[in-house]
Amino acid sequence: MDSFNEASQAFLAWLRGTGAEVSDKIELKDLRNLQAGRGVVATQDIQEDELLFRVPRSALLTVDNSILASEIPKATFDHLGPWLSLILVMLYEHINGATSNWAPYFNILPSEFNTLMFWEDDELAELQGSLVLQKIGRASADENFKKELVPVIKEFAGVFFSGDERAKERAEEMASPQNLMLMHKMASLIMAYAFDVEPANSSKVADEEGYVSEDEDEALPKGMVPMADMLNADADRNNALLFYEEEFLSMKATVPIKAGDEIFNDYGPLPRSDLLRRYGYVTDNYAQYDVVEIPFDLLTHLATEQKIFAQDRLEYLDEQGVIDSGYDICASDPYTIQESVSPELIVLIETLLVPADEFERLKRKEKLPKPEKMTTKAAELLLQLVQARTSQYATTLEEDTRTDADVNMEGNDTLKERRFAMAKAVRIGEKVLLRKAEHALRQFIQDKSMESGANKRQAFEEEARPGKKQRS
Ligand SMILES: C[S@@+](CC[C@H](N)C(=O)[O-])C[C@H]1O[C@@H](n2cnc3c(N)ncnc32)[C@H](O)[C@@H]1O
Repeated sequence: MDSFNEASQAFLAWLRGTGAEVSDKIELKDLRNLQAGRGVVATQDIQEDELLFRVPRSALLTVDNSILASEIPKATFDHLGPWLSLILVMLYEHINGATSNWAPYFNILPSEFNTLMFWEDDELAELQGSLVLQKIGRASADENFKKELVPVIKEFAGVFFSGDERAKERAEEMASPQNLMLMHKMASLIMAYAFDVEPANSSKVADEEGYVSEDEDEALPKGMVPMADMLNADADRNNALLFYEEEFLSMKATVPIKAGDEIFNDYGPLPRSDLLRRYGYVTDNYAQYDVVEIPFDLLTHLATEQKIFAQDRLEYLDEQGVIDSGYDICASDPYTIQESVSPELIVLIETLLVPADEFERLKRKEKLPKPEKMTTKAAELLLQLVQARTSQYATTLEEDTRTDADVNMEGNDTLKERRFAMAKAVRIGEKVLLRKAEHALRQFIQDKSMESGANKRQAFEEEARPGKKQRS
């Protein structure tokens, strides 16, 4: 057995020792040949609702379960909030190494990541044009770690580096680039592996699919759930779901699963750009969730150029909740502008275009133009906006698709080649959406022009009909 599988077996033995139950119909499998790390695979047919494994709440790596929670005042954790608190706890457990209660679990968690936070500059350059680059936030995370986490570690140096006479110096060293990188790694683990853990006595009501509403979700504490986080995901191929019970968290099959099939969790309907940012991989199955954003700034830039920029109108739109930093264009099937283009973007464009007296009327009545009644003028401006957005990419769709863009999951490519290919897949996804919007808008403008031509002809023919007074 190689060390990878030895670590898997040691982890499973540790997991059972915590009181967890694991069905003998599943295995933790080495999927490195598919560039997917470990994954859970069915070894026998599994029925719908069957229990795959259950993990006692006491085995979760959470703030409350860590010894650190009894060593540091609760107010400190309250001040840090759930995200930074869990990073702190994970750092503490990581620093404790083999003596941590979760050591065999840490041994199977990755220490290298493919998420965008860890890409080299030349790899990130391949995503030029995609607004996902603005969401990585490495500098602000560094600041946050230095401002919030390092002072806590310094204050409780004796707890963090208990028994080490260099405790104080080691705490000082936590602001070093190497230790900030360790904090990024803990943060990345949380981003890609942690669950929002519903408390045992939760009064929150999950809907029939097990989801709680977004607001409630935000308030839930984050926790690492050993084994549940070994499930990979592939868009709508999910076939298992985690249930929050009083003593245990239980992973159950949501559909019958055949022997040999991989067991997938649901990471949500993420566009490939966000999947890459948070999880460091993409598959074609996520293409259906792709989005491309039109930045608000691009619209104001174009509006200024066309001399339709109007601060009072933007202020009114802001009051009405229409102003945002960007507006999404997504896929729809069959493709329609109404389904794919953010209605707020159409409202925004229409409001900038309406004549002054019409704007005053709308404002008086606290109304907005109706996005489903898009005018030709708005479609023309939207088309220009889509073209301007398309030109923000360094390459064209044709250039991107000319060469083989497939993300090779067979593992023959180097890491850099795979990252380049994944970036290309993201770019293509976004450009395809822009291209579809462009085609639909051109068609809309053409249809409208034919419609108005036909109307004019009809009016003329009616005028010319016998019995009607002839034009002189
Ligand atoms: C929650 S973990 C799943 C377990 C992980 N495979 C491991 O070995 O630790 C999420 C990570 O698994 C990988 N992953 C999940 N689904 C994948 C898929 N369909 N293809 C490739 N990698 C995947 C990504 O690296 C992702 O960040």
